[in-house]
Amino acid sequence: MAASATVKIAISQLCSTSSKAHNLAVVRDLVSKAASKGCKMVFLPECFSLMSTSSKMTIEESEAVPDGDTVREVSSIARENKVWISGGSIHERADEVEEGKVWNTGFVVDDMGEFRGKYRKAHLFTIETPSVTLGETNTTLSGSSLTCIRNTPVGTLGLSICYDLRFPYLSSSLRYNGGADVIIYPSAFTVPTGMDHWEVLLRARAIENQCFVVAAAQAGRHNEKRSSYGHSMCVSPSGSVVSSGGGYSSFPSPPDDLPPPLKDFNVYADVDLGEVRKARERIQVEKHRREEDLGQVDVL
Ligand SMILES: O=C(O)CNC(=O)[C@H](CS)NC(=O)CCC(=O)C(=O)O
Repeated sequence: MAASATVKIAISQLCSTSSKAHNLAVVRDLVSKAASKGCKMVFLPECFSLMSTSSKMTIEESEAVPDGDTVREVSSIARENKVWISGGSIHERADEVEEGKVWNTGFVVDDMGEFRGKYRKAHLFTIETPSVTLGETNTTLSGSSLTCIRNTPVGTLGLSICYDLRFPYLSSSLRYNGGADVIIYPSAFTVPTGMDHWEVLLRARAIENQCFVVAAAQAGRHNEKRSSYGHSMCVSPSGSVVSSGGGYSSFPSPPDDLPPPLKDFNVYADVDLGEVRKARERIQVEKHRREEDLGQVDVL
């Protein structure tokens, strides 16, 4: 059995704006801080390079992955700082499939700046309530396959994005079909749904899959129309919150009373894959799974 070794990671909590240049400068600064503290990998949130203010902007600013400027810039940052980077997500141009549409795509680059793979968000978020209205399907296409990346500094990394968090069988595929040790949920959760569900869902995904869960989150007010919940988190395979970035904890009278944007910062955590092994030895759910779990139901 491999000796356990602790790897330091950074989870960047951002309040991204509609300026790519600004957002990428923030990322560059936070990655260099993380590297100087000995981190081997940095995790960025969903839409780290751009929180658009309109569907038009989302489409116009979309890029190729891996051949676009943002992946290129993140690769240079990774190479210069000798750290792996999980690029939570950016808008990937999907014109070849449907004119004027994008995918919401996460990617990973290694510490030499090499592109290691990508994942297109499968579940698209649409909500209409008195306090929040969002329609991701207006601009975005669903991805149609899942991705794990092997041999990262934190073992096998299972990729997913934000709203995917609500679909537990996706995370189970990452673990059982992909061998994930760590599952990521780069996010831009809304404040009210984050308050109700964020932590409990992240902890549930960690517990049921006996994986670390790493969730880099957008936090604060991005523009007049959009705020995110924050509370970036690393959860251990036994379900304890090992570190948390904080964020909004109350939602008085939305959205005008929200406090100003939180500053961009890193949350640090130690990932010891020995804990994955221990959690799996202690409660042997892999062995106890049954075909019926995802099978037919007698409805009587
Ligand atoms: O594409 C962009 O510009 C940014 N994307 C997002 O912010 C996405 C889709 S609108 N947000 C979520 O999935 C929030 C999910 C959520 O809040 C929940 O599940 O409760």
